[in-house]
Amino acid sequence: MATENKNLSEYDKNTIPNAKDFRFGIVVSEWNETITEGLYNGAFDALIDCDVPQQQIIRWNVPGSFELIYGAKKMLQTQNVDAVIVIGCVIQGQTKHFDFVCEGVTQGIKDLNVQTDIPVIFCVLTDNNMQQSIDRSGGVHGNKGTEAAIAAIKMAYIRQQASMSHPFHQPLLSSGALQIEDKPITIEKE
Ligand SMILES: Nc1c(NC[C@H](O)[C@H](O)[C@H](O)CO)[nH]c(=O)[nH]c1=O
Ligand SMILES: CC(=O)[C@@H](O)COP(=O)(O)O
Repeated sequence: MATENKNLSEYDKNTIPNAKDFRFGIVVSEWNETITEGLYNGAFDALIDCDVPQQQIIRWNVPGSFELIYGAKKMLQTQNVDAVIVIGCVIQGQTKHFDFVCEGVTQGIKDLNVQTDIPVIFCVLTDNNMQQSIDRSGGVHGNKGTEAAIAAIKMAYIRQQASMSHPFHQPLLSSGALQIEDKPITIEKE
């Protein structure tokens, strides 16, 4: 399903886990700042709407999307967060640089998800032109920042539940001292 057939800002709060105790890091690229600020606002507003206290949202800025990798790595290494959202906007120029930046950021963020225990959510627009970016950062197609915030909450919840199911916690679970929410984890299919 292409974005044009789905509004990125739509979400059902009934399907979203309780996020009030989660802490989120958001790393924002300064390239195409008007777009990335729109994406950040979408993400921030969605987290607040899902009862995340403002003081549990940490924002860092980096120069460009390629620096999102290092920024996210240092964020999750040094800050007590349950998920990190990286926000960028890469727009095709006259050269192949677009391809290398997009591929580099994609692989770098993928590597962080594989190599670390903290989910890193990919909120990087890779567009052919500015209009496509405008349309996806609060325009006609909604806001990819909103989508990223909801993904961050869901992945933080999966991490929390998975860690509670770890054998380390079995004595607490069997004794009843630790409860795992019986709310099913819903994996939305496209
Ligand atoms: N052209 C875009 C860039 N380019 C800059 C790189 O991301 C990076 O900052 C530079 O190569 C130094 O390492 N970045 C974007 O986020 N968006 C672009 O459209
Ligand atoms: C994605 C980029 O780095 C690109 O926008 C830079 O523009 P150009 O390819 O014209 O140098």
